[in-house]
Amino acid sequence: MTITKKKLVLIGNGMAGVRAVEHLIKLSPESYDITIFGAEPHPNYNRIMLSSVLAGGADMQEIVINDWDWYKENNITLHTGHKVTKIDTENKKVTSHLGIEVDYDAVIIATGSNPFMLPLPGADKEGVIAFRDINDCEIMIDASKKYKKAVVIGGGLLGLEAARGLLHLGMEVNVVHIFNYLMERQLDEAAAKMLQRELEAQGMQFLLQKSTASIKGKKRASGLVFADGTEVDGDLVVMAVGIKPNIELAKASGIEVNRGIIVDDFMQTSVPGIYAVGECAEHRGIAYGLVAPLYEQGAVLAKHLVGVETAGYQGSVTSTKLKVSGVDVFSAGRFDEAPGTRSLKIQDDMAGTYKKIVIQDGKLVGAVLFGDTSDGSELFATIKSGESVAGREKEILLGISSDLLGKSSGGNRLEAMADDEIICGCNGVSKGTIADAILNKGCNTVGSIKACTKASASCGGCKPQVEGLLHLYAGDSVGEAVKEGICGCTPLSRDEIVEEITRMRLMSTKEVMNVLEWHNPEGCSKCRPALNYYLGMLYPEEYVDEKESRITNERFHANIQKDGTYSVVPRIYGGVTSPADLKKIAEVAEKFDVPMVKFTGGQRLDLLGVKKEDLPKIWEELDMPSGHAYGKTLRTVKTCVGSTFCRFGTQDSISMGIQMEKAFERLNTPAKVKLAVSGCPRNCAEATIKDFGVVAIDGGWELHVAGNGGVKVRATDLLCIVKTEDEVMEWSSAFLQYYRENAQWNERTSQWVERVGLDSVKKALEKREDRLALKERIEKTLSLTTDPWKQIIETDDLRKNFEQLNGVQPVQI
Ligand SMILES: Cc1cc2nc3c(=O)[nH]c(=O)nc-3n(C[C@H](O)[C@H](O)[C@H](O)COP(=O)(O)OP(=O)(O)OC[C@H]3O[C@@H](n4cnc5c(N)ncnc54)[C@H](O)[C@@H]3O)c2cc1C
Ligand SMILES: NC(=O)c1ccc[n+]([C@@H]2O[C@H](COP(=O)([O-])OP(=O)(O)OC[C@H]3O[C@@H](n4cnc5c(N)ncnc54)[C@H](O)[C@@H]3O)[C@@H](O)[C@H]2O)c1
Ligand code: SF4
Ligand code: FES
Repeated sequence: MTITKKKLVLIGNGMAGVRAVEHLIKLSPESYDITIFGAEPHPNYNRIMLSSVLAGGADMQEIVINDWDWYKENNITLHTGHKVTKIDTENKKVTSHLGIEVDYDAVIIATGSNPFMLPLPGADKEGVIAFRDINDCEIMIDASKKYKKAVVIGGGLLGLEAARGLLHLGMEVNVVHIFNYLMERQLDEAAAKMLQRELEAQGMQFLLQKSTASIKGKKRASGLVFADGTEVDGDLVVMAVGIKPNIELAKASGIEVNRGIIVDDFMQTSVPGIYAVGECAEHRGIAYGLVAPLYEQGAVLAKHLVGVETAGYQGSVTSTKLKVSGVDVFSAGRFDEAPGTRSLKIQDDMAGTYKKIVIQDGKLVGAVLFGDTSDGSELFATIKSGESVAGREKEILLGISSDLLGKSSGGNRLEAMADDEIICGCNGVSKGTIADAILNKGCNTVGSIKACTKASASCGGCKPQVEGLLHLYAGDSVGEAVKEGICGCTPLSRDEIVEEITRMRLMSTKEVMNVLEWHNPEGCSKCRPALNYYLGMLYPEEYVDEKESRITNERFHANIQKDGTYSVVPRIYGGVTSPADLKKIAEVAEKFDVPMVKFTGGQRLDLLGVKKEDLPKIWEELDMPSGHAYGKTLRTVKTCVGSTFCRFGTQDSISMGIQMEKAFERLNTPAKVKLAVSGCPRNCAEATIKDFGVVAIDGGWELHVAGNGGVKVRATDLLCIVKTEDEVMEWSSAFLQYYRENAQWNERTSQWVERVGLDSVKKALEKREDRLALKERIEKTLSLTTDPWKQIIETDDLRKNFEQLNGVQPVQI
């Protein structure tokens, strides 16, 4: 007898909802046919980590929690970019704004929150944004490239994390706060003042007790005007003044709402079969704005939906940690000194630390830490346990951290903890899961535990406890464990891996992972492409490139744009084109309705907004080589006009550049590589911010290396001066091959040279015989490359494969 599965619809592809679905699948994978609608165009990602993306601590790829494959593997129908506009509770159907209609037996509403936007005159101007999603993050990164001054309204957790990110992006940042001290919802005045001093030392500026009256500027914001008549300038205004639960859909569907969607202990709304979790839900009068309680809600809901007994959700005590590097701030529970409470504090202005605990009825009910937050998770656990601390208050104030790490003779709380107690609130990881990773899965570093369980992957607040568990279960082998591998799947470094691959002649990524005992047998998005690169670099002739181990753009041979379309950049050697090629590009753009044709910074033409299915046809009609604008390869060789036309030119920069581009095109490199050639020291091709820059001087060429014009601008170092074009080719070949053979995957030349030192690179290249040997190796590799577009068009199987790939949703972020 076939059992018909019930239909579950999740509205909101965010952290809380998907987490509930993850639990549900683990408990009973066969119970429901699941459909998920997400208004954002991305798979489920870690919103928390947007602060780290902005501050340069993570990239967009790293913040994906469940990639597209996860949905497929779990037979989940996913509609991204679809906002649900209606729940027909009578006929049990939901409808998206793009007209998709799905029947349901149960619905989970997990629509999160909307940022609160102050209704100020001028709030609709360009440059006024919130900080909530990937799009906001991208707007900030873009703005930082064009504008200098930013103003953040709101000195809470979000505002300060946004401000730190903007500082990192090189902007001047003023934080406007309405209260007389920062983070008043999490800190007392003493801790807040210490925090302010620390942030000021990092370059942040504060305008406290300021009420914004309007946003000035014409079309774009140019600053704020305050109620007291004063003003501040800023071309970017970020509002971070709190959030409001997103209840519109529930309200319009006749579900009972207050501030949030009202739910009972099983996350059930007022309408049978409809549940709510996450920031949109209001439980016992509270709508939470942090992940830990939302994950607890998700676990309860999953159990309830599959009929596993649960006591229901009882509400949560929350803790927060500001994610600003160089500043340690922690707050938990009721930190204010309300009537009936007593507080104990220690403040050390020399050391810059502050600790306060709040006691009520003999129990710890709140804590604030500044400067040293290593006791945070232990204090939080004590608050949550509700245990009596009578008589131990001073001990807790003074010396709790040694107990935490299991180093003292006193009682070890970690040891006593139950296996199902949560250690990492951000990711809902229990003590038992971490213990299992250490004892049974060979994890012996915090990094490998992070990769295996996700514990400590977000705010990092639980790291001391994870370390404590490592000490507890891994004992003596932890000393060894301090060394971090290339990713959490292995404790081995890049050099050790390359050495072992060579020594044992390992020939595939699978073999490397097996023989070198990867913790995670499938590898991860960091190690798989890295191994693929190292193997290709070591065995250019024998190794067959593993397409599936490549990053998405490289698999599609085109850059994926934010709306899911692609960009096509044909190669234009040295930036020199012809009327015939220009006509061809124009005709193709017209024929395929390409919405935008744009000059790139690398002197070529970019066809933007190309549909996936048109890619092979466009490549075919263009009949030009791929510009490799998408890969970890040689990108462009930018040239100036040079001696052919320019009256200052001392050498023919164009032909030198074309010669280099023709020599190195299609070269796989650890990270993207950009070259430039200028015809005289005026350096119009900006060669001194390139990975390899050539600048003509009287009677020769200066060769510059390791420049970068991206987020972290770095001027090149002078490698040497040579006389002839042949010498330019010899040195550039040797430098690029030496970089290929020695850098870590995804390490730009600028980072690599900073790490290993210019002198070591110069030394490796100083002998001609070594340079010629490197040149021979790079030429061998280059002789084996083919143009990927041509290869796909001309090989039926590849074209077919490619067309099948078209059905696969790529990771867009
Ligand atoms: C920059 C930043 C840093 C943060 N840092 C921390 C931190 O360090 N620690 C912490 O605990 N919390 C942090 N938070 C808060 C945390 O991210 C949120 O509490 C959490 O993401 C809420 O999860 P959720 O699933 O309820 O909502 P969301 O993650 O917002 O997901 C809701 C999703 O539903 C979609 N949606 C809405 N309406 C519809 C509709 N009608 N149809 C389809 N889809 C819809 C939305 O587009 C969204 O993608 C941070 C938040 C931000 C913005
Ligand atoms: N590290 C973390 O845990 C973290 C980081 C970022 C965001 N979050 C969460 O995201 C949500 C949003 O964060 P948030 O900081 O926007 O919310 P919040 O409510 O915690 O703080 C908003 C701050 O803005 C101030 N404010 C209000 N009106 C103002 C005005 N007109 N001018 C100047 N200041 C004003 C308030 O005094 C308050 O301190 C919260 O739920 C927060 O917990 C958490
Ligand atoms: S770098 Fe020198 S040669 Fe090249 S365009 Fe500028 S001025 Fe002319
Ligand atoms: S508690 Fe935030 S990462 Fe673990």
